[in-house]
Amino acid sequence: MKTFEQLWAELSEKAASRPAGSGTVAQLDAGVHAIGKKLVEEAAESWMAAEHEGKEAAALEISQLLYHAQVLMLATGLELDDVYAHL
Ligand SMILES: N=c1c2ncn([C@@H]3O[C@H](COP(=O)(O)OP(=O)(O)OP(=O)(O)O)[C@@H](O)[C@H]3O)c2ncn1[C@@H]1O[C@H](COP(=O)(O)O)[C@@H](O)[C@H]1O
Repeated sequence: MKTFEQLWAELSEKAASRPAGSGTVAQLDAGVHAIGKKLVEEAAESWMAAEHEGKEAAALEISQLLYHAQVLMLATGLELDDVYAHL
């Protein structure tokens, strides 16, 4: 288990060091358009899981939504505080 901030630290480090086999690095190389499509896909899956599949499935899909939101932030050059400033 990890928090949003712990995942951010992990993904930021991966984006900087670019280890072989990292799905995050592959996503970043695919670019903002591909990452955006994945984010929308995970949003739809979160909605469907919440409406039809129950809490456990919804939690899984929402975790993937948060992951892809962080990848989009990295691809855009945003920091956590840039987003937190709007909360
Ligand atoms: N939390 C996640 C995470 N959530 C979702 N995903 C990715 O999002 C995909 C969502 O899968 P779907 O269920 O939509 O299945 P899918 O459409 O068949 O997936 P793809 O074919 O598109 O990969 C997963 O296959 C992962 O590629 C994640 N990938 C990585 N992490 C964490 O990110 C960290 C860094 O990961 P790496 O960069 O891969 O080392 C690790 O701590 C991981 O646990």
